[in-house]
Amino acid sequence: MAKALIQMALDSLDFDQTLALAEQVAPYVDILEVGTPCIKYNGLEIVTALKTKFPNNLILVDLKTMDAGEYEATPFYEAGADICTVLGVSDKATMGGVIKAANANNAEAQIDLISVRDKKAVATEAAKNGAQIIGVHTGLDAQAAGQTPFADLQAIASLNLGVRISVAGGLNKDTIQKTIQAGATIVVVGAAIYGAPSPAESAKELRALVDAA
Ligand SMILES: O=C([C@H](O)CO)[C@H](O)[C@H](O)COP(=O)(O)O
Repeated sequence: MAKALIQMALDSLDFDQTLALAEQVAPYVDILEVGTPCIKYNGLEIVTALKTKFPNNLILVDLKTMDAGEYEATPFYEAGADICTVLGVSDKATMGGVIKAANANNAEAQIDLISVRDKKAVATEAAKNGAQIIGVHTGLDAQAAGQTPFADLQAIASLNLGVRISVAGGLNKDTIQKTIQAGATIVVVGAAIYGAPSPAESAKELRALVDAA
């Protein structure tokens, strides 16, 4: 089985701080995620900057697209995004548009199941329509209300859809291995790295845990 990938969520609004944090963690993570607040604040320029400075990392742009999928995602793929996200609550045509844009740029589309009611149905349909990654995601607001992504992960993993499963939602050193063992092939970490006294040390520790899982 291929090793799981680690994705670091860069959720700062500040352009320079985002690049500085990426510099610290890039050696230990596979994917650098431009988080939704960050991409809304900084736009295409930060994608270009990250792609140029970190050619050995994949770049995920967490667009959380809700409409005009192909139109919205295309410039981000053209700027160097390897993966863009589109909301699973969006229209089938919107998800299809992002998948089309991904394929046109030799890249990938991730369907984010945040706030989707029937997660199994949406994930099944998305995989059938060519999405490469399904994102099981407990957002920051839902985390604050005490929710976790683990039950949803179990439900999606049980479908054996043959696509990669990304999991986000407050993962840390105590939960990352069990997340992989439950079926995640991409583990997303934000606060547990950027909120640590040393983000580089935290990322290094998580890398070791993921490699040993
Ligand atoms: O995607 C995220 C959130 O919805 C804000 O856009 C976070 O980046 C994601 O949840 C990972 O961060 P942590 O939950 O802090 O690990």
